Amino acid sequence: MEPADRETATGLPPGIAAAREALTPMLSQYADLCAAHGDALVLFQVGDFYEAFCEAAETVARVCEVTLTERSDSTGDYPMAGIPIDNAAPYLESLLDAGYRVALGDQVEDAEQASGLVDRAVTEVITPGTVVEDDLLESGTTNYVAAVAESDGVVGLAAVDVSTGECLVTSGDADAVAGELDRVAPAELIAGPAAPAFEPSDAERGWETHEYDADAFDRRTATERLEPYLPAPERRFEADAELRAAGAVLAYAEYTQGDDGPLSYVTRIRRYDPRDRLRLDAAAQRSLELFENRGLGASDTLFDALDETNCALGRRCLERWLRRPLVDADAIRSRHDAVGELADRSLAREGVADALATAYDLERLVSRVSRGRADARDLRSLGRTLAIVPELKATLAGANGESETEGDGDPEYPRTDHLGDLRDRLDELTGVRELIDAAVATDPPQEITEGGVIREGFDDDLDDLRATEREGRQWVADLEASERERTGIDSLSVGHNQVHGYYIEVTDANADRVPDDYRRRQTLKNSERYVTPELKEREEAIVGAAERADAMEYELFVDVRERVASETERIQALADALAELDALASLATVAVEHDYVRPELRDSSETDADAGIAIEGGRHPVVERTEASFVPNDADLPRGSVAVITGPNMSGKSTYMRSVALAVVLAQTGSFVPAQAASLPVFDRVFTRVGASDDIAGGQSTFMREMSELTEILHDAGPDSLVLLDEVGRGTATTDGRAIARAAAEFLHDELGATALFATHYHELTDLADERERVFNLHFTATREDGDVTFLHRIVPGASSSSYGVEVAELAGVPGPVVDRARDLVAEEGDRRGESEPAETPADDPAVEGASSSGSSSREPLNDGNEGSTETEDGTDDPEDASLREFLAEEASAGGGEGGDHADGAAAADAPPDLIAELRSLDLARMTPIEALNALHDLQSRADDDA
Ligand SMILES: Nc1ncnc2c1ncn2[C@@H]1O[C@H](COP(=O)(O)OP(=O)(O)OP(=O)(O)O)[C@@H](O)[C@H]1O
Repeated sequence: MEPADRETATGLPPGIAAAREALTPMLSQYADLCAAHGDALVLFQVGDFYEAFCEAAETVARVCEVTLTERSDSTGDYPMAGIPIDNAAPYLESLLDAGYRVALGDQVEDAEQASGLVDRAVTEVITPGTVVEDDLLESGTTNYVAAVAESDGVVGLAAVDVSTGECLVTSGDADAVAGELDRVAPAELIAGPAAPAFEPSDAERGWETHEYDADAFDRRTATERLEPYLPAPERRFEADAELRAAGAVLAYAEYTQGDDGPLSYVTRIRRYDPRDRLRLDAAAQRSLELFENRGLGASDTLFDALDETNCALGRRCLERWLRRPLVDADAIRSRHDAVGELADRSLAREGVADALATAYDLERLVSRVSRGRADARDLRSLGRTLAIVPELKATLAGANGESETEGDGDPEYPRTDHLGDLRDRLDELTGVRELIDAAVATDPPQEITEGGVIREGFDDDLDDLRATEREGRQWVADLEASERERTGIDSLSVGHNQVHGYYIEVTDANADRVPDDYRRRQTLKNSERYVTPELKEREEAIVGAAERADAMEYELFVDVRERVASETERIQALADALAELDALASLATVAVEHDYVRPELRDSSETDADAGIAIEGGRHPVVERTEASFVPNDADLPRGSVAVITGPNMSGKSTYMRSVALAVVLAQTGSFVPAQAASLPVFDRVFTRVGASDDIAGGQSTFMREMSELTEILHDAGPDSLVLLDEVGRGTATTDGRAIARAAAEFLHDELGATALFATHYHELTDLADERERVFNLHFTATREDGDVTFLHRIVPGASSSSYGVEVAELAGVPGPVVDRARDLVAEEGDRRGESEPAETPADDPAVEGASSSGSSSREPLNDGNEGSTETEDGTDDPEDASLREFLAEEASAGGGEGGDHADGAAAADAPPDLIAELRSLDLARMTPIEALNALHDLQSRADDDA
């Protein structure tokens, strides 16, 4: 959108400003609302439409694709465009998408009752972060507006979801808050005067930022703003910056809800410390594909894999949990207990799922009730949701056939404290449910002003009025028969129309038989319409009763709504409990359906070598669902160890590393993990750095970005961190990249003591295992059968060959002379570096007995290869291992290390010098197999041509 466009469409349109003195009262009212909402495009209610005028109208017409018309009055002609109020959502969405904030200038008094100009006021400013309309919100998602403020060197962050009333407050240094912002992922950010600028920019991270009234961030103003929400606010926050951010975000939220005072449904202002949760910043969320899949076109994420929730409440809760996994071991175990119980009790799990599938979004409903926006259908939905609570409690207590009672009759279920507490928190809110049941009609209309919303029997006066109305209508219905009888006119009929009300119609042929008390009301072509004094009287009684009943219903409804609103906090607490139950049931369902195991949790206080990661048969929760034969792998990583992982492209390095990190994230979320067995420490942070080219899908493929992420890791990682480094240094020249990768690995090991997985194509890094106590090598390899290359996807101990690229090229069918020459070149390169030890070839890959392949029982840290035996010695009968052994043996005889006997060496030596020079210049470490293959193919064709 052009900035100029934004300026003329928001606030007071210039065309209106120019005519301001002469405007009619109505346009003058429009101008006032525009002037008071300088940052928004004002939509002005005129009857059934929201209208905009002049430049604002042009924008509305263009963005919403509606016709631009004109309003002409005695003061001039004004361009005008309108959208129907009944179906405003898609148009409002277009305006929001185009970057506008929209202020709704509604008629706030009944047009029929108004004497003169109808009063209008802005009842809501719709912004990306403060939308409350269901039509504009995705179901089951959170939608936050956040504010950041800085004070005394501390950055405060507050975020509120105006549709549910949830409010979060925290603080930290700029980096910590930037990380938190990534987790909160607000739709909109408002910044105070001293707020820090974040890198990367907010626009890149996907939210809109704008500066907001500096006064709202002032300490005193913020304190006053917060007082209705929580007593003594200045004592409730850890930092001044938190108070300022919280005050400002609520000021903004109130402003967008029509500036009508405190938002009574914001009852849960939760202060938290980022350190109380597993920290996952944007890079980690992205590369672990928790909520977004970076693969083009793919949509599978960890969240998708875990989401078996049955209602919007549970979905939001699961998302919150996954964005902020726990770090408290007892809290994590408690969730595992509950998931375990639900996983064991299939009847209870299914019962819970069935009941929750009928639950409405209680959080959004109650906030609408409390804002006075809920209609009768909303209250019915609320009532229906409350009705499932007794059923859920019974289900948890094992009522559907699984219940057994012990000696004194105490129910055996739930077995775990966690589910027991949850069941106790399921507040039946009987009073509210009975009130809604008794008061609100079963199938009410959407409008609440036109009757039909209050149930018969709820209010005697209303019932009397409705009875009067009914009797009157019945009398009219009977009138036709009685009048026919009285007059003897068989064709006499009784009817009703909007203009004349009830009438008796008699054809002209019978005009002479019309009784004296008939008064003529309307003459038609072949008939006359009459009324009688009694009919008139009855009509007035009917209309009067109906109008009074409608008005009374409205009043009764508003009163019921307010009574429900007075229980907002209890309903929100119930919503929380339902949400948690749904999220737990979802985790249990996934655990059962996908064969996850409960992880054993090691306390962070344990510092012995055992307190590391020990996973048996671990799988990647997303890849295993798409890969027909996923190969499980073990992971044994003592705390503070660095695993250097080598292997060809596409062999499974990234998938393996992510599986390990995802197991940690899942476990700390409260989920079981995809493995045969898992024992895990509690981490406080997970860092990831993936290779530059892997980030292209995210549009962030600069070496600079790679280095700044690495910087963050090397600054912040510690003994309780899990670090994933995938091909660090690949974004620059080989020598520099290799140096950076090695230095980073050394620093992680020596200085930081972090547990790290380090995938690399820089084979030299495997030497670190000789030099560092807690560095060890793992690798992936491939096998071939009848010339077909197969990646085993199985991790094995030791380092892989630096010549794997060439091996893969050979296995892929590149002709012998070229492959052998390439192998020579690699060996020469090794000579030059003085590193062409036999250990570099696959044949010398080490293994430790009972190595880390699936099903292994060994939990020893894996040694570096130099003193290890080969895989041929591991003594297993695993056929895959056997084929691996064959492959390795074959490679050994073909590639043989320094001075190896190359059958086709002569042919390669005969190659023209320019081809050799070109071959030499290939940067194998930075090439993909396809690139290598193409280059080799090219060289080969030219060699053939030369021959
Ligand atoms: N354990 C496994 N079982 C079955 N298939 C797997 C396994 N691990 C990975 N794969 C498959 O292999 C493909 C490549 O895996 P991955 O991206 O992890 O390889 P990589 O070694 O990291 O490759 P590169 O070095 O090119 O980044 C995956 O897309 C997946 O389909």
